[in-house]
Amino acid sequence: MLQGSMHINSKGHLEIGGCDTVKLSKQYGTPLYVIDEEQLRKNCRSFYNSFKADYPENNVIYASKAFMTTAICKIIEEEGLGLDVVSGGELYTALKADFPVKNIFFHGNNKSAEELTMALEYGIGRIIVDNWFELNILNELSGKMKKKPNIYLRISPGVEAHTHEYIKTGQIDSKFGFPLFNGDALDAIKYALNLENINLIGLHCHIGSQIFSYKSYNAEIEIMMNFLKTVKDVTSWEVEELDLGGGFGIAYVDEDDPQPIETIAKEIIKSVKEFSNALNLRLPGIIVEPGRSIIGNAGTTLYKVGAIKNIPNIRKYVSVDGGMTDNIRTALYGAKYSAIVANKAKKINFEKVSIAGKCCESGDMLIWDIELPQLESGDIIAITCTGAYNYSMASNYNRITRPAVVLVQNGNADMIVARETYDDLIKNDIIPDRLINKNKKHIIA
Ligand SMILES: Cc1ncc(COP(=O)(O)O)c(C=O)c1O
Ligand SMILES: N[C@@H](CCCC[NH3+])C(=O)O
Repeated sequence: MLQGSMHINSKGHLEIGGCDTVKLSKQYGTPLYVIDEEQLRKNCRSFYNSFKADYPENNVIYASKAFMTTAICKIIEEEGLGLDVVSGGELYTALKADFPVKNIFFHGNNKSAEELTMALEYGIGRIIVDNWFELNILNELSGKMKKKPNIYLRISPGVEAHTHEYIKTGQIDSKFGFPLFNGDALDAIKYALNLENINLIGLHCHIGSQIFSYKSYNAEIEIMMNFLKTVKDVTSWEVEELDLGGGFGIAYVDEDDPQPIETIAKEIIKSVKEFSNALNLRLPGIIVEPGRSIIGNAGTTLYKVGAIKNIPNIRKYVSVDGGMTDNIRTALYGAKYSAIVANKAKKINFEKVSIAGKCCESGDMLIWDIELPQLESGDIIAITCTGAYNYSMASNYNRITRPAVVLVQNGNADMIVARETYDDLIKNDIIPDRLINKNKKHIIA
């Protein structure tokens, strides 16, 4: 499945952003994450324009957990999006990239006092308070630091969405947010409105990820808007901002058929307006937090084929030089991916193979059962749609180094993350003195 700026050049090689991926693999080595800048910016603009049309405030917040580096923060800023962070590390990355602090939203179900202090110190835009514990320590810390942060409360609305389906009440059993069903959410709002050192301006909810249809969002909106009515009746308080979270799905394989963001946005905006009118509520600013749908289809991973094992009538395993360390989604969620043989992008001779990783783990698979042109050792496989939750979920299992990341556009490639080295792997290791034999020579200097 060709994505974004991909095309097949006269050599029959896959090109992304005007760069020959076979050349990229030689220049930067494999595995290699390739980010198509044009596609990334296009995705940002689709969201920006879809939601900007109706509301003046900065309201599309990129969920940086999907993929974050300092260079990506720069692009997100240039495209006018805000940034959602969920840890001190993500916040630090944003700050190091000089991301406008007012457009940073801080999520997470167990933010530490240190992380909250950091958020207060830099005056970030919104803190999304997840639970009673956080509400109390944030109020206390804000008082001590003489700050008054703008906050949302995260509500657990009782809707869980899986791609195009949703289940009401399915997510009551969740570690995130104040539950609606038992009155906790309403109690938390009453309590927060009386706290001196915080400024409650909105509510947040998030119903899942890889959602294909606006219908799931409509279920979320219906519940939240009815809740806003109850809140207004009981407290007279009305939200200024309603954050509906992220979760917008993308097509990893041909069968995936998500609705375009323009359609989903139109429906979301329409639905919030209709409920506001019908329930006589102030129209809230709508915030969304897309992650996967901003970066997912802008990413491709290049791998080199090594060992090939054919088990006649059973399966042909084609092993590549990466695996679950750079893409854990197949092993973790049974995720499905498409692939193109970068150096034989035009060839036919298709056969069914399974793409395996190099970790010492049978579940270390990237793609089960895919038809690809006949593969030989040395071929370059491009797995598409790896921009989201690949690099950000990468690990050093088996002490495998994390790949480099290059950003491509108009025939240029810029490295935005260097490949890890073996020295990176041991840089935090410490051998206690008592284990060092001073008379023994080092094998590696
Ligand atoms: C609170 C919150 N916001 C936004 C996102 C981004 O989700 P996605 O990448 O599916 O758009 C997530 C992840 O599911 C999330 O937990
Ligand atoms: N990490 C998940 C999605 C979780 C999103 C964060 N709440 C994925 O790879 O699909």
